[in-house]
Amino acid sequence: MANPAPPRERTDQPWRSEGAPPPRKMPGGWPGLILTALVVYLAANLLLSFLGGGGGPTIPYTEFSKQVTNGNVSKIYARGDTIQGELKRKAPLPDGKGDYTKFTTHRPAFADDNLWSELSRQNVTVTAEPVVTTGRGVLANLLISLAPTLVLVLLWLYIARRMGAPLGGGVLGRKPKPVEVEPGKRTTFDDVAGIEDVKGELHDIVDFLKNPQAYRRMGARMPGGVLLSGPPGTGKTLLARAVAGEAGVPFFSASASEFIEMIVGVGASRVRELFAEARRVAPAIIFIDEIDTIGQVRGGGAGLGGHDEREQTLNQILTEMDGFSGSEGVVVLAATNRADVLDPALTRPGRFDRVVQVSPPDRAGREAILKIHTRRVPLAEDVDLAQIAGATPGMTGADLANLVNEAALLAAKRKQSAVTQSDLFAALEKVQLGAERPLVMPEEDRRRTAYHESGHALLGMLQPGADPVRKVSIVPRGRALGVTLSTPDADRYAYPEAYLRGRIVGALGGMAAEHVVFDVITTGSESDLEQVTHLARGMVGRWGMSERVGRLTAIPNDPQQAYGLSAAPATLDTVEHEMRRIVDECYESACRQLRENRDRLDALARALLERETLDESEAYRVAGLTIPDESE
Ligand SMILES: Nc1ncnc2c1ncn2[C@@H]1O[C@H](COP(=O)(O)OP(=O)(O)OP(=O)(O)O)[C@@H](O)[C@H]1O
Ligand SMILES: [Zn+2]
Repeated sequence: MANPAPPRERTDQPWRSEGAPPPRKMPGGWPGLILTALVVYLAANLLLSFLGGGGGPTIPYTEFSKQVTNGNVSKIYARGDTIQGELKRKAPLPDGKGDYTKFTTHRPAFADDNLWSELSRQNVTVTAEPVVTTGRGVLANLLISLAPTLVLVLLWLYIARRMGAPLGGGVLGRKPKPVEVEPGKRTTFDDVAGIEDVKGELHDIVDFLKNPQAYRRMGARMPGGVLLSGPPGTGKTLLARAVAGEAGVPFFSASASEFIEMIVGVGASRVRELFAEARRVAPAIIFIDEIDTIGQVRGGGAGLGGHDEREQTLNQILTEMDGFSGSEGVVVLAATNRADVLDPALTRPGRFDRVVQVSPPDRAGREAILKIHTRRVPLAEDVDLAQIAGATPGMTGADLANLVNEAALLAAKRKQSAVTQSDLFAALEKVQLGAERPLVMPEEDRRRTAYHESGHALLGMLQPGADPVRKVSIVPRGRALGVTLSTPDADRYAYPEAYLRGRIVGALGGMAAEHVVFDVITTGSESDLEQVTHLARGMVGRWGMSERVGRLTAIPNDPQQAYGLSAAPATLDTVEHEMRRIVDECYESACRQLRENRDRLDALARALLERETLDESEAYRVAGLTIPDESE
């Protein structure tokens, strides 16, 4: 089953912004903030000095001295070298441009007069308060005393605005706005291809959003959240938008990384607003992209925004979702390409309790996606999209959209009237060369994967009494490729020993096929072996299926409850030995059956390389076997 998919990296995808405005980033970060604070501060000071400039005209110190000597000064206020004051009688300004009673002057540092004794001799009032002048009114004084607060408030306003901006709303006033979509341009399921099963899973959500009353009447609780999990570019965002489009409800979109800002508490409050607004206009969809940036297991590595902020934001999302009564009509869709690192708290019932795998498309899916993206592109007669689909295994929807765009650019540059097949192939070459990761799985790997999966499938079909094979695929799915075997549920069924052996043989089928056909062992069988080990350990240590270990619990089901059940070291040795014996026997059997049925194995692998996915009936037909009758 489980060849790990080649690691996929996030790449910057220019086509990502289709439809929705790209997330706005805070320009400048801290430097910008400090700069603005400075500007605000200076502006405030300027304002104050303007308002405070009413201390009368500034006069030369000599003029002031003259008035003092004349005994014409009634009161002054001094601070440092600046003196403000009021005359008893109006006096002409030295430059002759009118009269003045109030004035400001600056005492030169070198002034060598007996100013203070002279002033007191003349009974001039020296006040501790600035002289209240008509120019500097009550307002100015108020401003002076409030200046520090004012600066802080302005700064806060600024931060709030910035933090609020990416959502189209903010901490202050402005509400988060849904992405407006014109009715004609709505994204629908017709714009999504190659992931039909996923569309099916989302269909009842569309239904619910269209008609929440009907569900409410039945007392039905809808899932509050659906987690879309899959590699980048497989259309998760597109799907979320299509669900909103199909249901005709407002679509709120946010990227989790936008919540994480430097200031603790802002993310949580933005989440609160987002949900409040969505509830107000419900039914509605909230889409949270990159949920893994805040939804990683708590206590994990600290991100840029710091721990607390990430945790608070996540907690706020969880709280909001817990608050869903289930019939409000707000559905949260979240996307991640790292479902494996998510905090289990996220997937608890009532939260993101539905996880939908979004995989890269298979060959038929790729052709359908190419059709969608060439709808508005004039195509030449010779274009064969099926052929392009065949040449692009491993590419995602986003890769294919990019491919079509490149081909169109090429055709335009060559001044053609339509895009030709050779444009498409040239674009493919260009896209492949420019890509950081290999877009298309190397042929060698595909062949090995095809045999690996065929091995699982064929042995699954050959084991008497085994579960029928439902689907074989070499399209990467999550971290694995292909057919899935489930572990036995000992609580619900009693499984006979032969069945368990069959399961082990099937699980070893991938490795055995690679061994038989290529004579190599790859890392692709890790999770197969985990499953084999789990089964064998249960058979020997828990279910009494080994004569040598006997009918006792040598290995408790739950290692936490080992007390009173821990076996002697000698017994554990025997368990290990018996596990090996069983697995070795099964491996022998797997290899033997594959050699005996080599033609069937080859046929399956060929069909997989050609079609990438085989359903139940196709798989049995290709292998020349009949589907077991399930009613037995
Ligand atoms: N299944 C698909 N059908 C049609 N177009 C697709 C499909 N998948 C992806 N695309 C195209 O690729 C674009 C990008 O896809 P989208 O942003 O939805 O991917 P994603 O899975 O959300 O990726 P990421 O993880 O990078 O956010 C879409 O706008 C669309 O043009
Ligand atoms: Zn496998």
